Amino acid sequence: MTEKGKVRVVVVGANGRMGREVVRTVVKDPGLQLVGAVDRSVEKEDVGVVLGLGETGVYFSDKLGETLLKSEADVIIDFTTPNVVRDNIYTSLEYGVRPVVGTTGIPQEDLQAWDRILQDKGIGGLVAPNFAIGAILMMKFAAQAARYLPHVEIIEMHHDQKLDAPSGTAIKTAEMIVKERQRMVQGHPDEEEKLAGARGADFEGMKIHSVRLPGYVAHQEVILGGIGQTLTIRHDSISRESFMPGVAMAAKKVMEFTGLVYGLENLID
Ligand SMILES: NC(=O)C1=CN([C@@H]2O[C@H](COP(=O)(O)OP(=O)(O)OC[C@H]3O[C@@H](n4cnc5c(N)ncnc54)[C@H](O)[C@@H]3O)[C@@H](O)[C@H]2O)C=CC1
Ligand SMILES: O=C(O)C1=N[C@H](C(=O)O)C[C@H](O)C1
Repeated sequence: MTEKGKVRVVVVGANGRMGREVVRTVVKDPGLQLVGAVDRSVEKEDVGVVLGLGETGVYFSDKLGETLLKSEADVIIDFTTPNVVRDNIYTSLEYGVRPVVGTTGIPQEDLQAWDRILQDKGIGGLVAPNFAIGAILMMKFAAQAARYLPHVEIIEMHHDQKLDAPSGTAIKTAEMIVKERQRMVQGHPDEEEKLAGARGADFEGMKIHSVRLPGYVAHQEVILGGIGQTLTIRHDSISRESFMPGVAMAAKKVMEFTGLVYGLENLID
């Protein structure tokens, strides 16, 4: 049964590190209603019971299409893996359900294709590589600073179970920075890597370094260098709760626009 005035949400990847946090958030939020939970790792159990929230009447399923059909969802919130998110989005679009996507590692061509479909259907969708407000500010400050200090390196640090590198946040940061500075060569033009990868990944002349260690959640430093000085802008997510206000806001705001928005900063400006 759906409750009037609430956005009806299906969480995809609902038994993952992020998905479980999202389920807790949706269940608590008076503007949202949990109507489905999809994950391949758990079968037909009450999602609330599995998460220690008490009975919710919503049962885990591994079939997204079937869940969307039964639940009459407004929105899916997807935190799965880079190799399955694409199929999930196409399934949600097929059923006319708005995607709110936190899963990273999505190529730009997919974003453009989804935007066209969302425009045709007259509904909204959001892909946000990072939902933490502090991370959004870190990216914006870094882009602003790069206008004056264009030599930039990005170091991102994550838990060692992360599948994609560099992180979606690091790529988004680099994309925002290159809008503010010219393509340029950084470091010595004749520099040589004595061990492959020593200088990190290259994004239009900017280097990105990925650290994976137990103990980390999600962290990033953007280091900008100038003559006789460096500026370091750092953000730390010390728990996955940091992402939740952004996720809840996105699930509501996605009801209000048409087409694909890429980046949470575009919903809060
Ligand atoms: N945008 C943001 O603010 C954030 C994004 N992320 C991203 O979210 C994604 C998920 O991260 P975690 O929760 O740490 O990963 P995780 O591995 O803990 O969770 C992924 C879940 O997806 C499920 N899954 C995999 N394939 C599936 C399928 N075909 N159908 C249904 N469920 C499936 C898995 O069983 C697992 O429970 C990653 O891409 C990560 O980079 C993570 C944190 C914040
Ligand atoms: O996998 C994670 O944990 C995170 N992934 C996102 C990313 O790739 O940027 C967001 C955050 O950094 C946590």
